[in-house]
Amino acid sequence: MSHLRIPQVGSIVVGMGAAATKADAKAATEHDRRARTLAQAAVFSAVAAVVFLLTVVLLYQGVWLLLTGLAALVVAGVGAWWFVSRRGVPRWIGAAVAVAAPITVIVLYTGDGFWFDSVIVVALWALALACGRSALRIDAARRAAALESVPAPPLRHPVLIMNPKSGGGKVGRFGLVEKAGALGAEVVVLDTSQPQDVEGIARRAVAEGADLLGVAGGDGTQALVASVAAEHDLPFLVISAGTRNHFAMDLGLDRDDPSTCLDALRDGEELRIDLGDLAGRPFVNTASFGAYAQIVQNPEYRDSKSGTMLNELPDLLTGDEGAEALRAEADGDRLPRPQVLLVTNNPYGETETLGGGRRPRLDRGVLGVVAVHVEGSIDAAQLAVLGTSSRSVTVRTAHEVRVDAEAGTIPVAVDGEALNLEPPVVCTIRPGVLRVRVPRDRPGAVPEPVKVDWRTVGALAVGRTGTDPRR
Ligand SMILES: Nc1ncnc2c1ncn2[C@@H]1O[C@H](COP(=O)(O)OP(=O)(O)OP(=O)(O)O)[C@@H](O)[C@H]1O
Repeated sequence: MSHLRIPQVGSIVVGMGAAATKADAKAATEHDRRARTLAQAAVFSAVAAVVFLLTVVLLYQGVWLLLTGLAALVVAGVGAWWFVSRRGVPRWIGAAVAVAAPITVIVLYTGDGFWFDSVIVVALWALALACGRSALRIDAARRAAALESVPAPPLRHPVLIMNPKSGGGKVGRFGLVEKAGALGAEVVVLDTSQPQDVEGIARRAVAEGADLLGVAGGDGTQALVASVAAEHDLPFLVISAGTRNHFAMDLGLDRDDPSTCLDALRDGEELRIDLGDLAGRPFVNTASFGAYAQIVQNPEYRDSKSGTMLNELPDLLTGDEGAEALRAEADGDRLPRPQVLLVTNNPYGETETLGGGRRPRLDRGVLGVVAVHVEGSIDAAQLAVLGTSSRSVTVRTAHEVRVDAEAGTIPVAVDGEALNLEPPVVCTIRPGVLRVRVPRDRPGAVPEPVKVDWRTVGALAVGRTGTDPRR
């Protein structure tokens, strides 16, 4: 992982001398300059791509070329919908159509001598997106680094809970027990041969005088212990020893080498962030309802992820008003019966939605909400063309999300753990309740924009910085 170290502009970083502040200001100007240059390159390439495309279309008098491309996208979207929502022959017809549509367009363009022009347009557009993304990434990273931090007080009795199985054995591989011991921490290694009451272990540690709690393990375990730390206003240490480490990633920690997280014990600073709450249970990343949560409950899921998913999706996507159909409200507003509903501890980047995204901040005091409702082929086609702007997807923030169903229990996946809860299930946010102790020297949260927001790129190109990170 590359460590993009970003100066802390506008943040409360106590204990830095005037020289450091000056150096930071200089580095910040350098980042602004780089962001501006990249944004200008992005705008230039995008304009060039559009002008070139229009010129070719006018020269060839071939508006049909554009229409063919658009039609292929629509047909591919409908094919993909048939693939996930049908079984048997219709499913495979859908798959064939989804693959054949783009191939047909390529063959048509090639046969028409349009392929060379297409390559130029695609290359210019790809360059525009790459430059735009890099510009946004630098800008967003600078903002993410502006999470306010305060110096961390000295520790007397830090207690770390470590799961030797997490991340395929990272605790042993990185010598975390020995390294933590050398830094003066007490380590409790979980006995994974039987289920352990992690929350109980954390509570006992507090009763015995722990002045910091930490976890080397998956995000589900992080959430349970973080909640105990928050309850006692103790600092919490995240050690990125899980498999996915989404929480560590959004805190700007090093995910490649979990032992670097231990540096926070000797040279740390503190951030104050929010925790999600799902019917009284804390979550650090996401609570997921609907199709995904239902599929991961299936015992066959562990053995065959894609097989189970393909088998169950048709019923989940088209089995309309059954007892399991979700009714959901965000701050009192009805969400169209969601097939997939993701509630997140702070929203993912404005342009990011399901999966793969990052949260620019963890201290905004709001939940992120992404709800998907695809009614049929027309919605699927619209989704293929418009993406998250289509009517099938709702992306918003909320302070409370209420999920209900006729069924006796609702399957929920909370930070990757599968649960069944009695409806209604209410999600809220606990603003600023968690003190997180992080190493002062850390990679920093670097949000990856998956979609280029041209308004922000345009603003960066003319020397204005992007959107307010707290928005
Ligand atoms: N409370 C617990 N008691 C006993 N064993 C546990 C407990 N929590 C987790 N385990 C075991 O440890 C394994 C690893 O779990 P954990 O969620 O910590 O890490 P992971 O799955 O590698 O990370 P991620 O959550 O990022 O996928 C689990 O498969 C489970 O067998």
